[in-house]
Amino acid sequence: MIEFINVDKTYGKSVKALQQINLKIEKGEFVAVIGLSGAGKSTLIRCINRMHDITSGSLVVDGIEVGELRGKEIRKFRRRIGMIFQSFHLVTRTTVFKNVLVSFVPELPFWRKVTGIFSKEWKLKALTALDQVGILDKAYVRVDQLSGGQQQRVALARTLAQNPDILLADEPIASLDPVTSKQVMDDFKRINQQMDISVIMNIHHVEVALEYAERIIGVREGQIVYDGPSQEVTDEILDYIYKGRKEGMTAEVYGEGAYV
Ligand SMILES: Nc1ncnc2c1ncn2[C@@H]1O[C@H](COP(=O)(O)OP(=O)(O)OP(=O)(O)O)[C@@H](O)[C@H]1O
Repeated sequence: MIEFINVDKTYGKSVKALQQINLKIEKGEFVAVIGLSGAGKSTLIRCINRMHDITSGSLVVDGIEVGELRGKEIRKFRRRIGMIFQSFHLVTRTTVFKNVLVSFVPELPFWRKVTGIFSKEWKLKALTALDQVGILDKAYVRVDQLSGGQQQRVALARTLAQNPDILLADEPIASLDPVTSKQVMDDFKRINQQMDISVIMNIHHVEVALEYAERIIGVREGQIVYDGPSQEVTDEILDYIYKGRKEGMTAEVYGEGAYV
């Protein structure tokens, strides 16, 4: 479980990116974080794996107080949390297979790191991960010969090979066309349901968020202004998340999950 308790994040002295965030995400949930550009979505996601430090409050992931981790502990903790970005962060001039194998390097004994020799077990893990995202047939193709969607699937396979409990995705389909986006979102859904991996995704495409995520978190100016099931998100709620509060609106108007 991921739990934010009264979390604030301030950049520098005055940029209040997150304010009084209280949030619980259970194992296996598929959550989409939506809101205007600059609302704090990336910051919210990146605090979970300690890419950003919170300024105050408490952030606990599966019983671990994230802010108290030091050095090696942070690296170990991050291995359980996969991160997918808009840009795929791959080594494009080498094969798909090698890109997935590289994810094991931090876990290898020193001599294997130096020699670059991977055991049969690691190779099998890498191939299994490629199979899980449907690109096993591309294992020996160079990454720069793949489409954007296929590259995102390689990134996903690389993360899956680590057996994560949580997948954080920061705008994973922002640079993909609608057809490819759907394939990648289908991968996320399958991984979430079949492997019971929690998915927390920051996404600009509201209609895609509503279709795939079971829970929507609406962020505005660093605060959670909606938290509830996707089926209950109405145009009014979206207006509220994206434009701001209208005079006279109350929690009743916005439904059960609303934080107003
Ligand atoms: N490293 C940083 N240093 C200073 N300010 C930052 C930093 N990262 C983000 N901010 C500021 O924090 C606020 C929240 O930014 P964040 O990137 O979390 O928003 P976002 O909702 O993810 O936006 P977008 O959809 O454009 O990615 C913004 O005002 C942004 O300018």
